[in-house]
Amino acid sequence: MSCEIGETVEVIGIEDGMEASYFRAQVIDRSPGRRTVRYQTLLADDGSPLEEVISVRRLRPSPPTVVARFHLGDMFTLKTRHLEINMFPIQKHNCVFIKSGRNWRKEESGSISRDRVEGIKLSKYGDGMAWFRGCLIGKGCFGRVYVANLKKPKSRYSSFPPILAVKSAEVSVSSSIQKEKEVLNNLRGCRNVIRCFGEEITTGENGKMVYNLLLQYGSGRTLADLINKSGRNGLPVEERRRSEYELHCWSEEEDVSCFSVEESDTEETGSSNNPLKL
Ligand SMILES: Nc1ncnc2c1ncn2[C@@H]1O[C@H](COP(=O)(O)OP(=O)(O)OP(=O)(O)O)[C@@H](O)[C@H]1O
Repeated sequence: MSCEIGETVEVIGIEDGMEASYFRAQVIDRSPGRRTVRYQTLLADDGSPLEEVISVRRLRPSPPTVVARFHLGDMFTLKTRHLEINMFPIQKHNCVFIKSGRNWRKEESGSISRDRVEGIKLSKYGDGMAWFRGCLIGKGCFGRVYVANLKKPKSRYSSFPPILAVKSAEVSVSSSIQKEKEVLNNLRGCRNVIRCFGEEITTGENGKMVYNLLLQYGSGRTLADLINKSGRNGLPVEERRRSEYELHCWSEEEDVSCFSVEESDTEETGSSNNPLKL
């Protein structure tokens, strides 16, 4: 592809958490094998559109303008090289949330998330100063957990990773997750415990104040998920030892008998260095 100056292209992200995400940009300069691009949706630290010099290998042509008109409730399938997703627009909005593996990313497009209910809940608790609230990933007894993407994922001054998990509850019922923050702060530095990046108050759609706990996104899934997935034999031995160790970090008294499977030479599956959400 030639990528002439003035052409609109899409640039694939390569940083952690941005892989396989494409960002629309305009070519503003060219040199052999490289192009200077100005992004349409990524901002530099001073708020101006981010400009970057990149290899032409990270570029692809911008998709043609969609001529079909989608109406609220219409189902359509979005296909890319790596995934295929059923989506339907739920409101007139210029963002779309695309699920890639377990992560969601937000893109300009004219429609929104595959799941109506999750999509509607997006706005309920509001966005943070530095992050957009994404889709609901889980509910506990004390709050709802959302994936969140940074507004300026390329900022060198950000103290957050590009993707966060944000646990939220209205301030009036947030004492438990505020307590959780204290516990996580005390455990700061433990390699296998989800990191807490702080707290933030946002304003919900009805003006209610919402307390948010900013957490490391646990791509390792929950222990319950791993146990269910491992079937009759329970967790593989190595995974079990790791989990027992992590649980004992929380409480020496904790009953970890659910992991007491017979030692076996079952091949290790699903083991990862990703932190587990306990
Ligand atoms: N940091 C995280 N990263 C990824 N997913 C998370 C994270 N925290 C929570 N989740 C998801 O959200 C769900 C709800 O989490 P939450 O911590 O609110 O409750 P819980 O631990 O499941 O139960 P409880 O309310 O009893 O503590 C989890 O089951 C998990 O699927």
